[in-house]
Amino acid sequence: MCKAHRLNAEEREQLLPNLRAVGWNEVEGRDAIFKEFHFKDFNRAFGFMTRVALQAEKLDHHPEWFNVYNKVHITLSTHECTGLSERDINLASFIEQVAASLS
Ligand SMILES: C[C@H](O)[C@H](O)[C@H]1CNC2=NC(N)=NC(=O)C2=N1
Repeated sequence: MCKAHRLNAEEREQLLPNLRAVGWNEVEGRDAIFKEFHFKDFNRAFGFMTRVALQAEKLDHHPEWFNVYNKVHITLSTHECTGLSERDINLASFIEQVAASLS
């Protein structure tokens, strides 16, 4: 299987501002991005997680996440390259679309 490529400085400058603008932040001390989502209730939060889970399985790229009631915390990083790759950017974009459709 093709190894994920860790984003270089130029790619980061190009790709990260769009995600920062919608609330994704770089994690301190680790090459990863993080965002906290809030929904109306648990039903919406879990519906969101279900849609993201199905896509994660399809992409074979999985989030690290935490849920309590209507909150979902998500960290994205690529284990294979110990840092951010295009796979994280793609999954974050998908996550944004799902969240937008549920709020
Ligand atoms: C064996 C399997 O393909 C790998 O473990 C996949 C699964 N999901 C993954 N998810 C994430 N976030 N990073 C990976 O490197 C990764 N690798």
